[in-house]
Amino acid sequence: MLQKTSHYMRQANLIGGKWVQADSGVTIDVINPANGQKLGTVPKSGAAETRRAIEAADEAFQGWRKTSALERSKLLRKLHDAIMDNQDSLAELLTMEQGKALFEAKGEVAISAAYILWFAEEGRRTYGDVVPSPWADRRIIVTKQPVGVIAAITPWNFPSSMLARKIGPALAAGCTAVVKPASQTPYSGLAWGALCEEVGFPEGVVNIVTGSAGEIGDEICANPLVRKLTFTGSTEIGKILIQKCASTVKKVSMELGGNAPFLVFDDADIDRAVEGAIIAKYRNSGQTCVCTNRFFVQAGVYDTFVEKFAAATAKLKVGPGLEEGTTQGPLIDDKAVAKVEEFIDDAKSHGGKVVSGGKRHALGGSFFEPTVISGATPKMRFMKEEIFGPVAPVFKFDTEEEAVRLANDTEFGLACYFYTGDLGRAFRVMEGLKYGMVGVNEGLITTVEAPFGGVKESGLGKEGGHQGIEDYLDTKYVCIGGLGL
Ligand SMILES: NC(=O)C1=CN([C@@H]2O[C@H](COP(=O)(O)OP(=O)(O)OC[C@H]3O[C@@H](n4cnc5c(N)ncnc54)[C@H](O)[C@@H]3O)[C@@H](O)[C@H]2O)C=CC1
Ligand SMILES: O=C(O)[C@H](O)CS(=O)(=O)O
Repeated sequence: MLQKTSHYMRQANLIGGKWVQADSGVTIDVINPANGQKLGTVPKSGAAETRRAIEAADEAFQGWRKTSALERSKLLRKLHDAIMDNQDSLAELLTMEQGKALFEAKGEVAISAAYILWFAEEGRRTYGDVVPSPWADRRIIVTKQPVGVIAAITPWNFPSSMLARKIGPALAAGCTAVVKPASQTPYSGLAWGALCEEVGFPEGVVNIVTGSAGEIGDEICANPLVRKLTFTGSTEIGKILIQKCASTVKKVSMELGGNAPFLVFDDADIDRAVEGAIIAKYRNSGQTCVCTNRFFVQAGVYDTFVEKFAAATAKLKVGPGLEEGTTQGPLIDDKAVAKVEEFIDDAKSHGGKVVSGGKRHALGGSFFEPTVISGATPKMRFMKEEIFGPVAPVFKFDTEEEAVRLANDTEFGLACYFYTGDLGRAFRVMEGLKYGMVGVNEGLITTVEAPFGGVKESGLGKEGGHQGIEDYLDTKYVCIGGLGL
């Protein structure tokens, strides 16, 4: 059981300002991936609880929509301050349920607060238009209004920051929310409910339900009171949700899977490229949607890059996230470990060579050695499938055209990275890569000021940046006559 973090740990759902259990009384165990121990439980809620949460959000929306942007901004600023005042305990809670190294969890809590602060201000700039009327006796204005009740479904890999970049713009725009966190990592999301309650958000503005993903999701998609669904998770589930939202024509924003390429050209700064490769590959033990999935290195620097990258990989420290010095926490569960082993076996069967790591860590459980594989070929599963684990296949290429073609050979289009010292090449490659986000000589590019999101089957819409609030607003055209002008 958590000690320091118990103040914001909630083993209940938040519906209409009340902390409640599931109607059935059934609960789900929450497991610490570092040691397999039970941290606690959360309710196994379903359709009925979700319906009540949506109705509570709709009732709250009637008042919340009438607050001023400044009032909402002040409350969001208080939420930001409360998060930062409790950064350490919220980070511990996050590491205990998700496994990531504590320094990464602290960083996730910090960027979560930063998203809230960003949208506290963006909500005051949802400008409309006054349009020159074609009629002398009428006036035209265009206004932005909150879409209403939104639903947010979040993944286990970033249980705090994925929620922040959804409810931040939603609340700032004047919407109310029903949140379903991932069952593996519910406590970070539920803690947000406790924080919102503490800083004074009205009852029902934020509602959080945990439990049967399918039942909760079906109610969210079918209920006409929900006007927008924002989802972060796999492309497979995203496609199902898009289809189900069609029945009530909801707005949808989707942050889905990735298959990030990382290109290193002969003219790159190799040491800088290796530094970028480490963070782009092994952040959250490779469990991020923007982690590099495929390294493509030009022939002239291939051996040097592989040698340096493998040496840097071997220095990473695998261990429990709360342990001092840990850089690589455990994978989320045994299923994730088994999938990583399948990828490595497939690579070996196609002639790949393990040059660092390659097997379960001596710590056991879901700890895995960060792994570099040379001699990667397009026949390997890495080419098309998202690894979502600490495995780095390194492919070789000869020409710039070949590198861009290989990088684009995927149905995904979330993030990509490349290293070069040539400015012309930088523009040619940046413009040729079919991705929503590009890191040029950088391996970590996520920030609240920039629009995060993918193209193709990596998703729809943007989160963060000034673009991130648009999806929570309806544009209304008003024509005013009878003015006696
Ligand atoms: N583009 C992005 O920002 C991100 C993408 N992902 C992708 O998601 C995958 C791993 O994350 P997971 O959480 O395992 O993905 P997942 O898609 O299995 O689950 C994501 C969320 O959806 C919920 N869910 C699952 N089935 C559902 C259904 N039928 N109806 C409603 N909700 C449902 C889960 O409970 C969880 O809360 C990877 O493919 C990864 O790339 C994960 C995080 C961020
Ligand atoms: O869920 C994810 O993988 C995040 O979107 C990655 S990031 O926002 O922390 O870069």
